[in-house]
Formats: sequence, C-alpha cells, structure tokens
Amino acid sequence: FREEENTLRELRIFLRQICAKLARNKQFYMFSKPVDVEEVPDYLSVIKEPMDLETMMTKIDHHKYTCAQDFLNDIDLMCANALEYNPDRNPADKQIRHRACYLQDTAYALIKAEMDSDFEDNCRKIRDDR
Ligand SMILES: CC(=O)c1csc(NC(=O)C2C[NH2+]C2)n1
Repeated sequence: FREEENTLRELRIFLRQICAKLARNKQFYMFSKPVDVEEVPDYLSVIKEPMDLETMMTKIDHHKYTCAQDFLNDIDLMCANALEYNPDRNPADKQIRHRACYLQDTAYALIKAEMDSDFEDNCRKIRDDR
C-alpha cells in the first residue's frame, strides 16, 4: 500500500497548488474564508453546509480528499451555496453568482488541464476500495 500512499501524497500536493491558485485570485476573495456571521448574520440560517477555500485547504491536510472529484464536489457545494444565498436580480447578487460560476469553471479547467486522467482513475479506485 506504499504506492497508494505515494499516489495520495501526490494528489494532496496537486490539490494544494490548485486551492492556493484559486485563493490568490482577488475575484474570489469572498470564497477564500468562511462567511463571517458578524457581517452576514443570517447566512447560517440559509446555508446548511458552508464551504470555503481555506476550509478546503485544511481538508487536504487532513487527508479528506482521496481523488480530485471529491475536491471538486466541495467546489460545487461552495458554488451552489453562493447561488442559493444570492438569488436576487440586484447587481450585488448577480456579481457574486457570476464569481461563483467563474470559480467553479476555473477549478474544473485547472484540474482537467493539469491532471492526468489515469492518475485520477487510480485515485478513484483507491477511494472506492476504501
Ligand atoms: C460567500 C457568499 O456567497 C456571500 C458572502 S456575502 C454574500 N451576499 C451578500 O452579502 C448580500 C448580497 N446579497 C446578499 N454572499
């Protein structure tokens, strides 16, 4: 199982690079840390499972992701949360929804461009066998 641990270590290194790149983008700053309930008091009454890039970086370090799709599932959650919490037609909501979709597409494109599909297939086999 040494090979499996080597594969998962390589996955974590790769996902940290993706996560850091997304968190560096100023357009995604509202996704970079958990929503501050002081600033947005009703957030947790609307969004049952919050997600953000800092939390995702911690999940990488805690070995919570065994394949890229698990990571992308949290990206999808973060995006869905933003669309749910910002449904109105006003410019502020529209901009946050646009940024959420842009973040999601960027994450998928980065992973698809830089990840070998055989590597991801191997990771999913490790996940499914566990
Ligand atoms: C992370 C996220 O989706 C978020 C943080 S603040 C916010 N929305 C607002 O502050 C108001 C604009 N209409 C509500 N959405």
